[in-house]
Formats: sequence, C-alpha cells, structure tokens
Amino acid sequence: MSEKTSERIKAIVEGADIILFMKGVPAAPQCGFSAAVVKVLDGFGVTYDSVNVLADPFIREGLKEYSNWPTFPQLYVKGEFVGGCDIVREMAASGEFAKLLADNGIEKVGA
Ligand SMILES: N[C@@H](CCC(=O)N[C@@H](CS)C(=O)NCC(=O)O)C(=O)O
Repeated sequence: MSEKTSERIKAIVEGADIILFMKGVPAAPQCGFSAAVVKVLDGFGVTYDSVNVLADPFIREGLKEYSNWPTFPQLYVKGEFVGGCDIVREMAASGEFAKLLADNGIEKVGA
C-alpha cells in the first residue's frame, strides 16, 4: 500500500473514538457478523461511527492490508484495531471489552 493510501486510512480510523467498518449500516446490517458487533456496541450503549465497506471498495480492500485482517467487521477503538466479530463477542462476554472502554475513557451515552 502506498504511503498516501495508508495515511488516508489512518485518518479515517482515527476519526472517531470507536469506528466500526461493517457491511451495511447499524440500522440495517447486511451481514450477520456485522449485525453481531452492532448488537454488542448497542448493548454497551456507546456512540460510534461506522463505515459501510460495501459502498467503498477502496476502504474494503485497503483496510484489510492496513489492519492485516482479511474480513469484516473490523472494530477500532481510539485508532487501535480491536478485532472482528468473534474477538469482540469474546471480549464482551469476558468483561475485557468493558475494561477496554473504561481504559480509554469511553462512557455510555448520557452517562
Ligand atoms: N470470523 C470472522 C467472520 C467475518 C467474516 O467471515 N466476514 C467475511 C464475510 S462477511 C468477509 O468480510 N469477507 C471478506 C470480504 O467480504 O471482503 C469474524 O470474527 O469477524
């Protein structure tokens, strides 16, 4: 990936405290794996941005290389890659995800 491409993706990734690269949008996910991560985030009551990779082939292919992760969804918190559906669900179940949010000073909406 060119440095320019990498910089562009970095700016998107770091553009929100929590950003979910998914198929579809949170209100209408177009893949069960993406829907599962939306459910986790909504369950934690946090605000997040999302990018519909189906609408953006540049992001869809570039992000795989940037994160070294071949599939979607991909969740980033404060610019750091967290994981896909399996990892996020496991972290939510173990309490690790709540700790990650707390460590990054991310609170529930209205908290
Ligand atoms: N085990 C994966 C499942 C995700 C997955 O297999 N995603 C596929 C199908 S939605 C994917 O993104 N394939 C690459 C692509 O469509 O560009 C996870 O934990 O996130």
